Amino acid sequence: MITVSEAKNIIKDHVSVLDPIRMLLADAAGKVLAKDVFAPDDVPGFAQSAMDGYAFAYDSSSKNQPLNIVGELQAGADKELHIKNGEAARIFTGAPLPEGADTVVMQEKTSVNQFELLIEDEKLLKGSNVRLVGSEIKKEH
Ligand SMILES: Nc1nc2c(c(=O)[nH]1)N[C@H]1C(S)=C(S)[C@@H](COP(=O)(O)OP(=O)(O)OC[C@H]3O[C@@H](n4cnc5c(N)ncnc54)[C@H](O)[C@@H]3O)O[C@H]1N2
Ligand code: MOO
Repeated sequence: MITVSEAKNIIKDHVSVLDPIRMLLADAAGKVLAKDVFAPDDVPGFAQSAMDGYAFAYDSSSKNQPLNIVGELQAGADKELHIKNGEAARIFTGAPLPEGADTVVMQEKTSVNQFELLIEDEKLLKGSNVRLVGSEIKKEH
């Protein structure tokens, strides 16, 4: 009986790495990449909301304390908005996260009274519902 690492070493000693070859993607099934593939740009190119809801700074909120809704960001918005402690912004899926915010709560898990937002999501973590720059596809840096 030999150990797994001994077996791995025997395999390693009996195979050699092939030289890389160029081929069409359509013919590459079953092959292994010679090196990592990177995109020309990060996707998404900016931090954006993955949900319709409200963006805010996680550390500035306490669960039972209402936040002031100070603005709105729709997908495609280029409006500069800065969220301060105790504030939140209405946000829609794909819209850029406002400056100062790091978390989005889904609208289903809130209640809103005029411009006051109450978060009703016990399981919400810092960074929830946010797609960070390059989180889907990464640019080579
Ligand atoms: N609070 C929540 N936010 C989000 C949820 C959720 O459950 N709660 N789900 C997320 C998921 S999952 C997805 S996916 C997205 C969906 O939002 P989208 O804005 O991407 O999609 P829609 O609201 O359906 O809007 C699509 C829009 O496009 C129109 N349409 C459809 N086909 C065409 C076409 N060929 N040409 C032009 N326009 C087209 C369609 O009529 C709609 O108006 O939400 C997350 N957020
Ligand atoms: O409904 Mo959506 O699950 O991201 O496509």
